[in-house]
Amino acid sequence: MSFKAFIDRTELVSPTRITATPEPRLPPDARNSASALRKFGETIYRQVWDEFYKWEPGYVAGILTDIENKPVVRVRGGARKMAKGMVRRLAERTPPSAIALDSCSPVVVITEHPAGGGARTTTVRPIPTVVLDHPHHLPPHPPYESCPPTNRSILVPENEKSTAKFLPYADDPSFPFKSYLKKFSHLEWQDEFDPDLDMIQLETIWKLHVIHDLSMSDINRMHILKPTRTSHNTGLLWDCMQRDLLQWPGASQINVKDSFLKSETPLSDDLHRRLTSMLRVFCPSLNCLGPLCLTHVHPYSTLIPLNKPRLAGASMILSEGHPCGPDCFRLVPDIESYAETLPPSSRDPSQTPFADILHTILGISPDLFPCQLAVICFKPCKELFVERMHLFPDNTISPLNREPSTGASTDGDSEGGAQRKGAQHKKKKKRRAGEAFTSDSGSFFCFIVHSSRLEPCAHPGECRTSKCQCYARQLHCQPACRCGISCIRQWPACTCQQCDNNCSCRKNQRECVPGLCVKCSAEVVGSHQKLCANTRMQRLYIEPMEVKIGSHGLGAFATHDIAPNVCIGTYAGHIMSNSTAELTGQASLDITRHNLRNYLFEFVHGAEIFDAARVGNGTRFLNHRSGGADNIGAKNMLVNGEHQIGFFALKRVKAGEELFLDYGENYWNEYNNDDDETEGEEGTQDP
Ligand SMILES: C[S@@+](CC[C@H](N)C(=O)[O-])C[C@H]1O[C@@H](n2cnc3c(N)ncnc32)[C@H](O)[C@@H]1O
Repeated sequence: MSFKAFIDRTELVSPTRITATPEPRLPPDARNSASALRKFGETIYRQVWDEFYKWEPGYVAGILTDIENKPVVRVRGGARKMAKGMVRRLAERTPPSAIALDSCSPVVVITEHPAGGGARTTTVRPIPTVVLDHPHHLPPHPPYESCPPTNRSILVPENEKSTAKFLPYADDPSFPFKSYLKKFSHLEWQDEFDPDLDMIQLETIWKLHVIHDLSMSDINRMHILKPTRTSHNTGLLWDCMQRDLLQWPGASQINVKDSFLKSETPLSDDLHRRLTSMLRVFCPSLNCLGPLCLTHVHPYSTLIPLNKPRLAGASMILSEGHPCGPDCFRLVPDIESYAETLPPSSRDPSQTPFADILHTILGISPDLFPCQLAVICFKPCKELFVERMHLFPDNTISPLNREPSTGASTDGDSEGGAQRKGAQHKKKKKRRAGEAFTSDSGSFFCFIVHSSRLEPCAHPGECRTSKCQCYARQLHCQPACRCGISCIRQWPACTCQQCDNNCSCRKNQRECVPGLCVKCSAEVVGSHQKLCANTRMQRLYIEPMEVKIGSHGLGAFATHDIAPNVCIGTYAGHIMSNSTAELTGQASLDITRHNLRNYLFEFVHGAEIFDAARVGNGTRFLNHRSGGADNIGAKNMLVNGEHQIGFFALKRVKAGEELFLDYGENYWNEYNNDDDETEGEEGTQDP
């Protein structure tokens, strides 16, 4: 055992803190002038730069001296002699039949360094040679790709499409590396990357943002540093979050690694920007409640738009609905007299933080009902109603903006909205459960949709005009659309209590929608028995399966009986969309043709490819059989606004049976896999 085999860059060799130079002050008018702002940024950048390079040479010299004084392994003649002697002594104690100790005998030398310093001890142990009687009974393990498990697919960003990350099979001359590299325009290892520079820039950003109160967009406007964030997973802040930072004592604030790196925190008193920045972090798909998800495209949105009210206060009072409690605004007989009892100061945003919160919320969502506002603001709704009336007096609500009938919310979740829409429903042909506008669920064999992710719509007004992208594309609205689940374009919920093959959602290759499919309790969490069977994919459920040597290399085997039609899981891997798939998919084919193992799953012909070569779950081990010998089928399912490939049992599968999928003809033709698809005998091994 030898220590210090590598240099730990996080180790503090010289913890001396450099005394910081006095901080320059931001000139009062600098925020309004691009050149003044840039000049100030350059001053801070220069200051940080100088501080860093005052410290860095000493730090590096410290490491070099450390290496020189404490070499990793020093083999001296004396130690070698001692080791030989120990081997001899050990051999004397061991029966010669077990160990043939000649000059070729393998030994392991263990050097122990006591933690508190002091003399090292060296032990030499022989490695016994075991002779196997029947080596031909132990065939080599079939080749396989190491693969970190994932239950969610990872979207390969557009900007990665033409970048080769590394050279696969670099030590194998038979790999066509020239043709492989030609498929990329950029080689990642040729990028100049200086972690010191990132450190300096990060510290500069920290100072500009935290000490001088400049926003990230102000910092980016200077154009002197790398962009702080260009998408949810690109930019300097993201890059720095992905690695351990150098422990530079001059930048101790950065070492705290707090929310500064994790999100672009806007100024604390700017609630509107803070809400926007929070929204950016969370995924727009309701299927995905984790921050910074890797599956969905994050629109790197600008500020949340501010909206005009469409609903007069009088309409709110007249709208149908139950009072939210004894203090509800609906129960106040004379609202004007009540308003006079309230202190005027609570209306001034510069006086109270509460007024600021209320004004920001009403700016974004002006027609939110007072009863809903009460939940957010912890105030009685009648008080909030009065505040809203002051902010948007009825005579200022333009008739053009106004809702045609009684009050309605643009958010689609108010009681008023539900009532009005109910009236409009009558004029429309009533849709039955499961009756689709168009076949937006697509199908695995009919290539209808061209992207696995349907973007949620977000626009003022109802989803009845081409302003709504769902309307324009003749698709149903998704649970994540801003119109809410009572929108007319939402998928009509199923009416079954236990979803089987007759479930209208399942028939249309959709999973049930929590909150919409109420009869089957799609939203229920907890006890396994009660869970809706048509929500397995959104719950990231994977049927337990054993991966072991199968009919062709490794295969997946059932660990217990599986009933017909049961969903056994979802295909997960890297998703390469459109043009990304074209190039990266072609490059993946070079690897596939070389190792004869193809993990590409085409979602829509020529549009999207799932590649489980480097990340995936047990379903990547499903081997191919066709003509009725397959027991698993693939279906393109719409799962909370996202198309996913689900696997379902085609027949009863017994515990211990290998799971087989029919890959389809294209798989073998297109990828020109040399192996034929003749069904091998179970248990036989693919060469
Ligand atoms: C999705 S992977 C299946 C898992 C793979 N057996 C492994 O060891 O990782 C697909 C690859 O398995 C092999 N394979 C699967 N079914 C096969 C079949 N019926 N005939 C020949 N090879 C097959 C081929 O190498 C194919 O490219």
